[in-house]
Amino acid sequence: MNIDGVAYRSVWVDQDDGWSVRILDQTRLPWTVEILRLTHEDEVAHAIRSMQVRGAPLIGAVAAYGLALALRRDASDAALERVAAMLGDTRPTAVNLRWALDRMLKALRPVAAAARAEAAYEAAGAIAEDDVETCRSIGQHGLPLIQAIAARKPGKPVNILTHCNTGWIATVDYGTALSVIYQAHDAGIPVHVWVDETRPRNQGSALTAWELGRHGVPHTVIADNAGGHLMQHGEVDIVLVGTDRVTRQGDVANKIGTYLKALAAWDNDVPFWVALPHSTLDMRVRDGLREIPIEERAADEVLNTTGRLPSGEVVTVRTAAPGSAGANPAFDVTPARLVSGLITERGRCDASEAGLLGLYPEFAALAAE
Ligand SMILES: CSC[C@@H](O)[C@@H](O)C(=O)COP(=O)(O)O
Repeated sequence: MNIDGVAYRSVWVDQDDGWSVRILDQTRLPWTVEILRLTHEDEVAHAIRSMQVRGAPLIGAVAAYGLALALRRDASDAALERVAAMLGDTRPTAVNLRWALDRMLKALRPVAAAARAEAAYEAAGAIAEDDVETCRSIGQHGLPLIQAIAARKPGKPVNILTHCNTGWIATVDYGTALSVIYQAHDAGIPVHVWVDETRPRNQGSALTAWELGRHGVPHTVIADNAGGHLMQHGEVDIVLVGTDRVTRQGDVANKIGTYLKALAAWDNDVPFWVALPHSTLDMRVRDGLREIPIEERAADEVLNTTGRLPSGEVVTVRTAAPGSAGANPAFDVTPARLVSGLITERGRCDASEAGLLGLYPEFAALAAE
């Protein structure tokens, strides 16, 4: 996607040296567009943990490149396994991280050490390309949902509520739920997006609002708690979110607060759709509530907030009462029964095992385990 007319992806190999890895530092957005150069797997691990890169598909692709960086220096079997395990431990909830590293291990274990680094860059590049094409297709398969709503209210914008950031910076390009919104906007459908602020880290107000603004998509930032009220008053036509892991029965893990939006949507008959690439499917687990590990992040993220002063200085300030403790579960699980449907690169389906197997029959054996 474009920043001020220049096409970017969220991760790429440096064209000058041909091996270091470039990312946009998302902790600096929306104030500064800063590109970081990563040269070591420890820098990649730090970038994922500190959320310089974030978003389920993107952390998988960046971790894959992290493995390639490590193998340039040591391509032994031991290094391959050790670095894959280290990168896999950086964040627990998004299954895309494990999916990407498993795919890398499968490709690289049979390769001789001398040829491994080159093969690793190729495999990481293939993961990145796969994500771009996948996310583009997700947008196409979601588009008819928006077209159908637009046809029912000619001349009026389709009001879409979204949570967290599911845009091109959360993937390698295009995004998941935002891919649908971009493609609807680009097709000339009038859309307006209610952007949940998404405390504690403000992925909505900082990242989604920035992306939508750069693309010219009309949007309004709202407090996380405003969604239910807007739905009660008919101001939301559809909720579109992404996900970090979908189980074989269609339960959806996503950014904390997603579940409350699904409950409000259910109570107000507002369709609640979830967009995901195949790399977000975890057909090995069924019950999302019991089986998906939920990341607990530092309490400081809740007790503090970060913003820019009129002077331009970006500062973090304490907003909670001095001395209070904080808790910061970073994701929640929305049960499949509250999900109207799933949008994937292969089409749309029910949030159920039958729905998923209809689109992904190759997982039938795995799902039967
Ligand atoms: C790419 S869309 C799905 C999710 O990755 C997104 O909604 C989300 O929850 C990201 O969480 P984050 O903690 O910012 O990495």
